[in-house]
Amino acid sequence: MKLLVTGGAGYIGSVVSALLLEAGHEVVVLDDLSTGHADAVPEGARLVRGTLRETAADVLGGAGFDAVLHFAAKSLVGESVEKPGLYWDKNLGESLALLEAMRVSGVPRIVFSSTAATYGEPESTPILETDPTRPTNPYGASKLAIDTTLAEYARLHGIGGVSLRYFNVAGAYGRQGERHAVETHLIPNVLKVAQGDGEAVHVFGEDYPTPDGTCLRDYIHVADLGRAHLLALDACAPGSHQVFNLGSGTGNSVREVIDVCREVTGREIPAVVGPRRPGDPAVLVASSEKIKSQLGWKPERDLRAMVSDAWTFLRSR
Ligand SMILES: NC(=O)c1ccc[n+]([C@@H]2O[C@H](COP(=O)([O-])OP(=O)(O)OC[C@H]3O[C@@H](n4cnc5c(N)ncnc54)[C@H](O)[C@@H]3O)[C@@H](O)[C@H]2O)c1
Ligand SMILES: O=c1ccn([C@@H]2O[C@H](COP(=O)(O)OP(=O)(O)O[C@H]3O[C@H](CO)[C@H](O)[C@H](O)[C@H]3O)[C@@H](O)[C@H]2O)c(=O)[nH]1
Repeated sequence: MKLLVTGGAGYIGSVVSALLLEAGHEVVVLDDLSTGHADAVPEGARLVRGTLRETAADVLGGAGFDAVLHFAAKSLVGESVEKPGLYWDKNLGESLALLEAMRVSGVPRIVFSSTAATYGEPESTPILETDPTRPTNPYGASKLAIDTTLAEYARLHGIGGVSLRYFNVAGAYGRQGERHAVETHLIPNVLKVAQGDGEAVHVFGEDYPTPDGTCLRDYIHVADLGRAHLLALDACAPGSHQVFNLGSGTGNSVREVIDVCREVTGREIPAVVGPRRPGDPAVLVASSEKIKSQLGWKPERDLRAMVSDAWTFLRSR
């Protein structure tokens, strides 16, 4: 297939681009390099630099694309609370420009990076796709609005859409890995301390109602997540919008993650406990039964593999 990958110079988009190329697809990356890196785009993919709003119509117009994989977004929860307008504009606004360009040029399918943040504080665990969606920040709200828009474009314009709701993505795949200038995610931050960048890991609260008092999250290896995109691409059906959670189905605490990082790196990794980070739910664990039963996906790599691959990637840089 001829595929457009928006955000393909970023962490997850670059991994998925590499997997798509390995599977024999033609890949064009559209990225404004606001948080991505030109050298993260895998060899064999063509990079077009620009925003979706300014560039998508030109890139898609008359070019015979079979599908779009849409990763481009702003995704810092804290920043979204400070600048909600920016998140509605860059996430919903730019996605609308992309969808309009798809409609006009007749691109029939889209796979979209949605998020666990669309659910907000869960009522029960593990989270099902049918559970209430009550996002607690503008990042999650803007992503949920894109899911809704995809359902409308499926119903009214026939574009087949799949929204994949990622939980906590981690690990690396070959030369593609996580290198955000502003890094909020736990595993890369712990590994930076292991590398000597920073004195200690900050544990955001240990008074949660969990076995060791720290938050439980559902970590998924970026390569397992990537494979799900190839299945989702095949599952896109004209006129339908489908939603699938993507997690490993198990919760690991912040303390457990730090312990695995210590084992993998062989470094001491000091940790200091501080206050809770506002807006963090105690437990976020996905039920991924729907994608397992309907698309035949299953995760193959555990937390240790995620940490080990992220560590190898960090040390290669
Ligand atoms: N990393 C996670 O744990 C996680 C969890 C849930 C959902 N997601 C979603 O997955 C997607 C990818 O996340 P990531 O961690 O790889 O982020 P990232 O910041 O590494 O990648 C995003 C890419 O999109 C580009 N971009 C942003 N806005 C753009 C625009 N308007 N036009 C063109 N390019 C633009 C950036 O330059 C960057 O290369 C995002 O949509 C994010 O919301 C990520
Ligand atoms: O330095 C750190 C960083 C994180 N944490 C803790 O580690 C856990 C994981 O935090 P991350 O920032 O790595 O991930 P989140 O669970 O906050 O965020 C993930 O889930 C969100 C949905 O709620 C979004 O989808 C987001 O993109 C995705 O990475 C949280 O309990 C957090 O409080 C720390 O203790 N110290």
